[in-house]
Amino acid sequence: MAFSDELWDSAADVYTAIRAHPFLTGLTDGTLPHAAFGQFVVQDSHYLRGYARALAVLAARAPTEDDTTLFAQHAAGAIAAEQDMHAALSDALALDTDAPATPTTLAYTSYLLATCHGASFAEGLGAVLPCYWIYARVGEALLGESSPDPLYARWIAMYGGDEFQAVVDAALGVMDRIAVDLAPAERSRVLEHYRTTSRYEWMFWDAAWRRENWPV
Ligand SMILES: Cc1ncc(CO)c(N)n1
Ligand SMILES: Cc1ncsc1CCO
Repeated sequence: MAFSDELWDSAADVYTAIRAHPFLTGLTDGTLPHAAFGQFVVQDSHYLRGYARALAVLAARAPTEDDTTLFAQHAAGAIAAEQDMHAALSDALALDTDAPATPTTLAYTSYLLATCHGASFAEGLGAVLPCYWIYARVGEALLGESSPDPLYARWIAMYGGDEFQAVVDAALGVMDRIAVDLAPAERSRVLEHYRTTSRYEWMFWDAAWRRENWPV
């Protein structure tokens, strides 16, 4: 069994919870309030900037030239995704673009950056993988259902397409290649980071759904 299969299975319960979340069922049936989606878009701009930095750190720490190129390209891709999302959705949604990162966004990006800077390359990769992989799987699943709301259909198309699937496969390929050399203790830490950020993926949708804000 490839290590990536083990990773997927280790957080399959989290993925199931994500698919059942009212934010996602609301995207496909069109009942998600635009205010919740708008908050998600603003928070995702903050998120993608942090995520891009985390990928750039991984690029700097990567074991091979090809891996450095790959993660540097993905870092640039995350910035481009943030700008494309803004261009596609900002006119139609009254976005509060001055809103700061909420507690969940800050916690998730801080965790990614701390792990990519402070732990091993493999552990950092374990932490960033759910972002790629859960969005690709969610995008693929939602593409089949689409949405009666054209804004939501547009968002679904960004992540459900073959282009994003190829990006995800490239990152998983790096993980499977380096996993064969990992000692058991490091493998366990990779699995732990992967499960933690999978949980943050659920929390990220839930935070927009709850219209999370700083309590004081
Ligand atoms: C929170 C989050 N996770 C993953 C992705 C995929 O890029 C995203 N845009 N936002
Ligand atoms: C948007 C995004 N999410 C994970 S990687 C990436 C950039 C792909 O080029």
